[in-house]
Amino acid sequence: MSIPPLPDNAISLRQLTKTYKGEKGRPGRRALDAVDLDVPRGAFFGLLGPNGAGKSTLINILAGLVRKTAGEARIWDRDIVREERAARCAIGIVPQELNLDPFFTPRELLEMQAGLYGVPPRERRTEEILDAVGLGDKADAYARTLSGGMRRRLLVAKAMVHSPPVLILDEPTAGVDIELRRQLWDHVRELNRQGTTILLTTHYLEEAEELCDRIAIINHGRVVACDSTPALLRRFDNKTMTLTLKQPLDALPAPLAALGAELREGGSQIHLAYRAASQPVDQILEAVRQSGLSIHDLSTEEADLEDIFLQVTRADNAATNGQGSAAA
Ligand SMILES: Nc1ncnc2c1ncn2[C@@H]1O[C@H](COP(=O)(O)OP(=O)(O)OP(=O)(O)O)[C@@H](O)[C@H]1O
Repeated sequence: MSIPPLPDNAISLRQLTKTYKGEKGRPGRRALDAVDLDVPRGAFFGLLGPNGAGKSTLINILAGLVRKTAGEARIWDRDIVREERAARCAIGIVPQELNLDPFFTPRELLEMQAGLYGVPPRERRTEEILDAVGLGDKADAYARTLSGGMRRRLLVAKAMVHSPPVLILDEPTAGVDIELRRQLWDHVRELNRQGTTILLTTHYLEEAEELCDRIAIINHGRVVACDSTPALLRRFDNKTMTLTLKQPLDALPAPLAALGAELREGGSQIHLAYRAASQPVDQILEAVRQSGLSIHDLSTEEADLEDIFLQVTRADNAATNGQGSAAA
């Protein structure tokens, strides 16, 4: 038997649409609207979006918990409907909720999960997986005696028992303290290094910026940005400069006002947003020189994912509202 070639995309969505039925004659709710999305094999992929954007719906469709209305979804090149079992075996899902049976031990939970996926006893890696998530010494403790962080790691272990090539983490660090978040990320990064494709949803944007090599932003059920993380950050190319003055000013000098600067901190700071590609720093410094200011300190800051996320979703909200009023 020949081994099938590895797919280029671990997850591939085409025109994926979900409309939840409205109750008692109310109109339905479109949670996903013709989503096209590719998660390349081997990626550490971030799926971001404000509350209600459709992230859980997307993940629940992949998990087989929600039925799509239209379009196509493939996991590891298997259609989630026509090749449901193969598609399901290709993913492990770490859910949002800490839904563990408190009366089982980590060892028992992993063994049961392996049984559910039909992993034969001789191929099970229970000890190895528990060690990998730092729960080797808790293998026989009741789940209810584990801390929140340990339970979270146990859920990651549970998702890995059938060695899926794709791991989906849905808000895995909500409410987890910084130390445990670090541990969890070290482990997930290691899985990614070893070849597991990771799809992550998180509200912690600095976490996504640090971990993900590719990011998609969804809003109102549509993909509004999708790019490699550096390209996404570059695309926006927004910087801010803060000048701290030796003497506070009453009014902004004209050359700096012309660049859109603002006076802050009772006139002791000048704040300026600029695009490095179209407005070189020497132009700004020339305006400072012309203004005859004495500068105590100067700092610049790059736009981060948080800024970009807000820009992209606000622009999309404005466009959507505009369409709404045009149609009305
Ligand atoms: N079972 C359901 N029945 C009806 N509407 C639903 C159902 N589940 C979700 N929705 C609606 O679909 C939209 C998308 O919800 P979804 O939970 O997928 O968003 P999300 O991006 O995961 O949000 P959050 O970050 O808050 O979890 C929302 O408007 C939500 O109210």
